[in-house]
Amino acid sequence: MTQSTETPMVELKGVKKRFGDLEVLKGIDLRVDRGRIISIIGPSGSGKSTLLRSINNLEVIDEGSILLDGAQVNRPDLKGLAFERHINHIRQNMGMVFQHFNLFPHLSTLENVTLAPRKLKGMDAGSARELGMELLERVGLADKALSYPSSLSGGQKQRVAIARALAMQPKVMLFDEATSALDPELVEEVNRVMKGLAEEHMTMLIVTHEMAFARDVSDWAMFMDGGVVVEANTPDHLFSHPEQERTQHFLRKHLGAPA
Ligand SMILES: Nc1ncnc2c1ncn2[C@@H]1O[C@H](COP(=O)(O)OP(=O)(O)OP(=O)(O)O)[C@@H](O)[C@H]1O
Repeated sequence: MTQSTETPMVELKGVKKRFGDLEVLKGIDLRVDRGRIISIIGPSGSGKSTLLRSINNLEVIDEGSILLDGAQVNRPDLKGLAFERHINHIRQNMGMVFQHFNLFPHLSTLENVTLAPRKLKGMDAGSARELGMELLERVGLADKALSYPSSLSGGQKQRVAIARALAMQPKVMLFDEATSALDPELVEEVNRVMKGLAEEHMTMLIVTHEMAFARDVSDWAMFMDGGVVVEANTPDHLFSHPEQERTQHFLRKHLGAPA
């Protein structure tokens, strides 16, 4: 990918993370420019979720650095309240969508979406409602504003989760297997919302097992295995001409023979 000279939206340099004896990330370098969409693919256990969780500081890395729009995310120098404040600030700029939607069951759809802007940004009720309705409209669920999560399908819940993440007006969206827990017929409605964000040039990092979607939506695809980036290229190139045996094997298994 041609690199611009502007500050990358997300940048990782030599990121390492271990859990006990297991080194899960073995020195990851990654640069994501503003408005780019990166798909992260790879076998189970290769470290994809750990990578995304580290970017959002849900995991504390052991070595290296992570920058969001030029600001250091990992801050081992900060402790206690100063660290909490820093993390809150970082998380306001990064929306994360998980495999399991984690909506609050006792709040309506609209309240789920408006909770963070009200609590964390101190937005008044009227403005939060306006923003919430705009976002629910965007994910095609304005008519469900007053419904509770228990009455929604999995695909609808995930669309609410996306609206909720967007409510903080983040600079980056991180998707960790957002469609893996959904019945196949519900995947497309969530993919459509993600494609809509891509068209609006939202910067996105997408961990997915859906190769066709990755090929379709992303500017750049990286194949991880064993805690390292084995290959990274444009999806057209990576999916059609994988050069590494490990990538080829994985893609053969998931896509059939390379195109
Ligand atoms: N909190 C944790 N404590 C201990 N080990 C962990 C923890 N989180 C992840 N791991 C281990 O780290 C490795 C990488 O896990 P990770 O979830 O990042 O992989 P993944 O590529 O996202 O896999 P999948 O596609 O199955 O979600 C796995 O061996 C996993 O068991």
